[in-house]
Amino acid sequence: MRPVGSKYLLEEPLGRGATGTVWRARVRDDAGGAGGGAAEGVPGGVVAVGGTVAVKVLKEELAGDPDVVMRFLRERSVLLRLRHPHIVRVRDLVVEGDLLALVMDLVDGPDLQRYLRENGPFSPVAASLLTATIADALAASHADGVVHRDLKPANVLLATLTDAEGNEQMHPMLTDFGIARLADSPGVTRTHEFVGTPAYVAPESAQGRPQTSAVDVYGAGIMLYELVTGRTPFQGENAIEVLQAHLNQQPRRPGNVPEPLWTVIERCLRKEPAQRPSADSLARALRVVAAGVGVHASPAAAEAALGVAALLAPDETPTLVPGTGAGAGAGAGSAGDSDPTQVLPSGQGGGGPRYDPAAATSVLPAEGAGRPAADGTRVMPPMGDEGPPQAQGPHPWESQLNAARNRNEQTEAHYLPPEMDPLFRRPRRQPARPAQGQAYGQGAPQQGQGYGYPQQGGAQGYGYPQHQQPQQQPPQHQQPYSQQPQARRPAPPPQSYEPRQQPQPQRYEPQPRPQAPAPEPPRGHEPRRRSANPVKIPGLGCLKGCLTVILVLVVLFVVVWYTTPLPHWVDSTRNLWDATSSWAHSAWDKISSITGDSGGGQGTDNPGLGNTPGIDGQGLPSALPSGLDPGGLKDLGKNLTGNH
Ligand SMILES: Nc1ncnc2c1ncn2[C@@H]1O[C@H](COP(=O)(O)OP(=O)(O)OP(=O)(O)O)[C@@H](O)[C@H]1O
Repeated sequence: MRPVGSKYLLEEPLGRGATGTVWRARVRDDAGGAGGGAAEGVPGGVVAVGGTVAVKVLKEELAGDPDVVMRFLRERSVLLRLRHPHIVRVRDLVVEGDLLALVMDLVDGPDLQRYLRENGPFSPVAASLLTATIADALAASHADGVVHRDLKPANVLLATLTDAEGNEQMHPMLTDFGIARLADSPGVTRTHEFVGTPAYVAPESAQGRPQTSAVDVYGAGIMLYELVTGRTPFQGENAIEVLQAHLNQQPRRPGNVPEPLWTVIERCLRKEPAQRPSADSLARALRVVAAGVGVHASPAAAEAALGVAALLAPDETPTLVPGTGAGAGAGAGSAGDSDPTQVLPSGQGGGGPRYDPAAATSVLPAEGAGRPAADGTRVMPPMGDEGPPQAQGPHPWESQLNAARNRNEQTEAHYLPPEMDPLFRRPRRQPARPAQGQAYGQGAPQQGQGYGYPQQGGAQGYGYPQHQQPQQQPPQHQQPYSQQPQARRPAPPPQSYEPRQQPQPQRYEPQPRPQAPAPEPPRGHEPRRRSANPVKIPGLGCLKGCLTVILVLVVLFVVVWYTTPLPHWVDSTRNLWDATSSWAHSAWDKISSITGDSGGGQGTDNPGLGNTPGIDGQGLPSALPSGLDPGGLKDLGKNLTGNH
């Protein structure tokens, strides 16, 4: 086990992201001091000795950037201060030698990206409720002056809490607060990093325009779209195309998104940040949508959902991201951070200064800002002496795009092949018009559940695969959500976050909207035509045609026979034939008399020729005048021909 700082032991990696690796770690037994039962990691926070935590060790390239280290220290107090039932709490920040690490509460459960991949899209109700909790967390952090800037399903962890009755409930928690801001160092961003993830990045971030808390609302809109459809709204072959789509394309309403939910998504995805709702109003609006689009929604709730646009009030005082606009450097956390901080040399226990376990993080006296000292200690200026943070220039478009290209694969947008697309697999239903006064219909509820999502795994309520079953108790610091005092506490029913397993009831079908492009028509075969041969007797089609032709010919013949002089003509033809044959007969007789044969030769059987000489197989009379043999006749013929 690898020690991190003097208080934590890394046990096993939990996952790797673009900014670092997250480890399961244990608080060292000696961390709390002799006989101590707890380690005072942060002001007001207690980490149990021997307890487990998650430690995010930042990548070397980040940890090696003096600017990042500076931000890390400066952001420390604000990161530690952020507390909300739906925010993963940061317990400690470790700056030690070449290592930067964030110590967080360990969340036992998958992240939302993985959950979505393994279980398919959520119902509109579940997606709305889940996103509402995230919007709550955003509203709290925005009020504290912190913008997340990298909102995406991978940064939402799904803890499982057990309520008083023993029911398990999924509890979304937003993590990685401040990481994007830490990583947004001029040194890092100008070379190879990109703050944000292409599929979720707001247009103003992609363009390097000033960023406000509205970027988080945009990210929430993308995430909401992805939760109900299984894919992000702006796709492309590569990161550049995705960014361009964010800038130029209008999102298209998918077929399974109810109109009120689409109203919310569309407003979150406005290109103009000022037109997006505040996180606070987003949370409220989503709960109204969730109440109004379910199968058990009352007419009043459905009516309220249809009027959700009125709830989506824009943020009057959006929080500006420091360094991205006119208010550069005015970010929260840059002021008033007077916590004692030290940077310790790597390799504790040597001749270096002793680490004070009572202080969360420490900094040594200045010796040259941001420059590693000979012993490997990175020396930082004392807190508060660094002066106002330097304004960063806008992100150059090109460097953003290049950086996006280099983003790790996990965060790239990929084409989702149809066989992997859960929407594609699902049979499409014909839109059903709701009855008057009912929003989204009043279809029969499915199997006793409001939204028709049966639970997987019998008693296990959330459909985790077996290997993912939530592990024992929730993190010690967390109270079940239902026990937390909160003004706007949603009451997520156990089925609220159930993954979609069946086609939805008809009530979720969209209302036709004139401005929205029509959903793709279902691919199918051409309509079948009625067969002319329904019993399928082979050849019958052809036979029928032939008989018809014959019948027509017969009718024609009869008509012609009785209406034209054809019979007379046939009669005369017969006479003509007789005349011709008698003429031929007499002609033959004449020829016979010329050749001297008076009919005593062998006659033929041809009645027409009467008693004519026989014809042999070569076309010669078989009875020849005396004195001529057949060869001689041939010679005669030749001679005659030759004489001409
Ligand atoms: N506090 C935590 N408790 C338990 N697991 C965590 C915690 N934080 C992160 N993880 C897990 O660690 C993995 C990596 O987290 P990380 O935040 O680095 O990923 P990421 O969000 O995809 O990366 P990035 O945001 O840096 O691009 C995630 O899959 C997540 O499940």
